Amino acid sequence: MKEFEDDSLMLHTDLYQINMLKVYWEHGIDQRHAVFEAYFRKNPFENGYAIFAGLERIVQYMNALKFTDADLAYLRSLGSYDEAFLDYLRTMEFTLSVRGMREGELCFADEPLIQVEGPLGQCQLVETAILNIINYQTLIATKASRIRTVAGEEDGLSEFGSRRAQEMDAAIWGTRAAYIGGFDSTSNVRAGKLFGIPVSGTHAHSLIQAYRDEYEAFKAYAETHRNVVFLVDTYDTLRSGVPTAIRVAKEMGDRINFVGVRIDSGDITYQSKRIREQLDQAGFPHARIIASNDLDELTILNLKMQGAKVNDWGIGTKLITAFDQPALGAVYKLVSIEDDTGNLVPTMKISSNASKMSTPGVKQVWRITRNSNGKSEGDYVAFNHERPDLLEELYMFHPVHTYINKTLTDFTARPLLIPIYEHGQQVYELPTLEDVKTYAKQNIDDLWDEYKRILNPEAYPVDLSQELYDAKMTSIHEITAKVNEEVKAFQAEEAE
Ligand SMILES: Nc1ncnc2c1ncn2[C@@H]1O[C@H](COP(=O)(O)OP(=O)(O)OP(=O)(O)O)[C@@H](O)[C@H]1O
Ligand SMILES: O=P(O)(O)OC[C@H]1O[C@H](OP(=O)(O)OP(=O)(O)O)[C@H](O)[C@@H]1O
Ligand SMILES: O=C(O)c1cccnc1
Repeated sequence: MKEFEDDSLMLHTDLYQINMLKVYWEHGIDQRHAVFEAYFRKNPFENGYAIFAGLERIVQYMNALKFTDADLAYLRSLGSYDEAFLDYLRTMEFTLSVRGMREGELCFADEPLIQVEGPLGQCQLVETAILNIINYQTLIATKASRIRTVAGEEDGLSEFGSRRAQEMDAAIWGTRAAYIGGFDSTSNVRAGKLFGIPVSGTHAHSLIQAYRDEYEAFKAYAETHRNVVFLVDTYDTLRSGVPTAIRVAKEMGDRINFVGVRIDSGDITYQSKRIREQLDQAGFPHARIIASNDLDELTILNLKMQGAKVNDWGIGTKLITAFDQPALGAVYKLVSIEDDTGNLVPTMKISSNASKMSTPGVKQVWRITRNSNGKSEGDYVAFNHERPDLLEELYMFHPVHTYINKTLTDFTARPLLIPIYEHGQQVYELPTLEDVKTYAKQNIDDLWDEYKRILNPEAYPVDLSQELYDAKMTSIHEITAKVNEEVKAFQAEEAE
């Protein structure tokens, strides 16, 4: 790897962003006012919701935005940028305004999570990193939440995935996202240091292999630690591992806190039931049984259904890599752009694939809750200037099947996009990680159970305001008519 004098993230962007910036700059439209919004099109894991995560990293990234000398030297070496353009990059001051959801907010398909506003060229440059961050962290927080749903409130959940994560950044930020989504601790010590996540750990099979004797290994561990979990499946879990753990725990008595035993192979249900009996009979009814080995929410659900006696779950690969759905697929689309006369006009992308059609205009997402029970009734996506919170009555309808509708009276509308940056200045103070975690839990508690089941959840309503819906339909008709005109003119020209 080449050494540079800085570790700038400025070039953590796709080349095409810089190339578009060059076009805008040379044609004098780089300063045009633009608004982009990031959203995903399908809830991950077919879950009923997702948990928004990534804002802290976005703030870290935005606060460091600056083309460094090393960045410029590298761009110069590519040979496609002249000195005038490089000079323009050197002096670029970021003046973007950003609105976004709080971390730990529940979010759903087809609603903006982050909105970036400011000079067109700048908006373009930050797309890649913003998507990179939220696509991963939101995915992992959601996966963790699914695992928490099946584990229930009582079971302990520890994140074990660093060795299997897609590299170091993923391990660190993934475990933070997992913590937001409902995990209790991580095995990654650096994540503990950086974020204050509780760290926890047992030991590996190598400890027993190193001593070449289970008793010697357990004893040695117990003599050097106060809190002790023995890994009991190296040789023969029920005939050797657990009896040896019990023997050492009895010998050590009060000198250790015998937390429990971990199993990492074989039939977890069968073994955990037998282990529970052995521990209880030996006088350790409070000793815990920890299970690991390629677990995810479906395996845990099955194990629980079979009556497994597991108290804590250690989960690595399938959580940290979002094994069953490795990408969230969030996109970043231009929704408004200043025209030649200086007006900000809504813009959209149309497509024969309805899910790829964006919704034009600068928007706000409102979470609608019924006052009588505090439960979420759906999200209401409206133009920024609309104020559903001031209405006595709110008419909500499905954005495709418009005959599905309801009118609410006694409701609260809460805006989900809050100011993070105003003209380049950070105006949002990041909450502590504990607050984010608590916030996520509170949001999940406020959701009807029907949206929370991990299989075939009800579809949570994400509706458009009447005004937004009408504007979207008008835009589709106008764009289609314009394209048809152009095609006709082109065909006529060809025919001549
Ligand atoms: N009772 C059970 N019901 C359903 N799945 C289980 C049960 N017990 C364990 N599993 C899961 O089955 C998968 C395979 O377990 P298996 O027993 O083959 O692993 P193993 O023998 O330990 O293999 P390895 O040592 O290579 O990990 C794991 O994901 C494990 O979590
Ligand atoms: O199974 P995961 O959910 O990814 O959890 C992490 C795994 O890491 C450790 O195993 P190790 O690296 O020794 O590999 P092995 O157990 O597969 O042999 C641990 O014993 C878990 O099995
Ligand atoms: O502490 C453990 O038991 C642990 C940590 C990482 C991976 N597997 C297990």
